[in-house]
Amino acid sequence: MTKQAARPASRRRNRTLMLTVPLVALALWSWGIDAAQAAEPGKDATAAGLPRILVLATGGTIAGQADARATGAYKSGQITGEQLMQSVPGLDKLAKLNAEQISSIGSQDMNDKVWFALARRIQDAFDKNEADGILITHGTDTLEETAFFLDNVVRGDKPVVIVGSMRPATAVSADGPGNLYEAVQVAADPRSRGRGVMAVLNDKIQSARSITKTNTTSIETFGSPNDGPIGYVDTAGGIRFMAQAAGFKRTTYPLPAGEQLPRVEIVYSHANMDAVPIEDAISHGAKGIVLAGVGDGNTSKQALDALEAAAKKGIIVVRSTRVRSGFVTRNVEVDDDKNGFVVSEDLNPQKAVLTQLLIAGGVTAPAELQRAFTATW
Ligand SMILES: NC(=O)CC[C@H](N)C(=O)O
Repeated sequence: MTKQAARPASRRRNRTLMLTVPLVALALWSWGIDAAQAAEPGKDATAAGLPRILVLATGGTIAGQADARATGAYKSGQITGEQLMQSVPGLDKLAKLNAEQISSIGSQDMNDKVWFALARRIQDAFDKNEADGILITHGTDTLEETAFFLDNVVRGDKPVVIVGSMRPATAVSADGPGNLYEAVQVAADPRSRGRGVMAVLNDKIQSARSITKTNTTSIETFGSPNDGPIGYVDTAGGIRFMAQAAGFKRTTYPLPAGEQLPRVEIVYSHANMDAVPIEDAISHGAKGIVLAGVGDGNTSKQALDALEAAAKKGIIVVRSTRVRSGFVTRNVEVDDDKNGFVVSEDLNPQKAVLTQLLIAGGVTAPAELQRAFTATW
């Protein structure tokens, strides 16, 4: 969890980095000229001086390097946050950047340990007034989950922005540098305050609650299916927040003691579904089960019976959906009141799993849990 942790393990890897970083810088050079010219110095900075942005690097494709054989293969998390910042010309005109390495992983390996380290570092930086905004560099696979976790635990109204890229730093037309530039613009801008955790990729500013990855490889992957982006950003026009995007009512929960959240399993529903995955979750000690249901959070009769039995044992059951957009509504085809179930409203299963925070906080009564899910409207 320190800068040392990200240091290349061998000298050979060190040499690769030494060779690659200048190459990355060179590859970004032509883009940099445009960016530096488009950015009016001070345009997005406070009058009193440049805002202080703490950059917390976790890895991901944005810090990835291509396989030397140019097969399309690459490794996430090879470049440090500091090297990333240095490789994008013009950032120093937007903000005073200070980078720290929290982890160097592909976000498919994201875990409680990194989440807690991020949350604690951000809160500390805000409480001690060490930063005016936070920028987190992250892989895109679970970017939405980290964004939503932090949205639920970080207190204060200073901007927290999360950024990633779909192409590694060494790719032709890498999208990382542009995304980084725009993310710093947003993190450094006073108009970004009070909007919760935001993700900035591909010219769009999207809220942690709404954003989801919608395409496996395209750079146009992140969307907010229910409500769209809260704003747009580009190097020429700057930031435009949409007037109607007032932001969600945000509730923050205390970070639980220890380094682990309670076990909550996501169970995916489908045709011919039986009770086995639910029984498995129960036998492995799940404290909660999130159903990635069909349609409006539905599932088969056998699965439903198993969920009802789970709820009777005190396991929290949250009905979400495998469908990409829409809401899950109480008591439509399932009697949630009778069964003691909760519905996830607009939260997809991977976000509804943050029932973990509520369970850890001792919130276990279905009515109270339901209020936490609907509190945002
Ligand atoms: N484009 C990406 O960032 C995906 C790479 C990797 N799987 C990650 O999430 O970190």
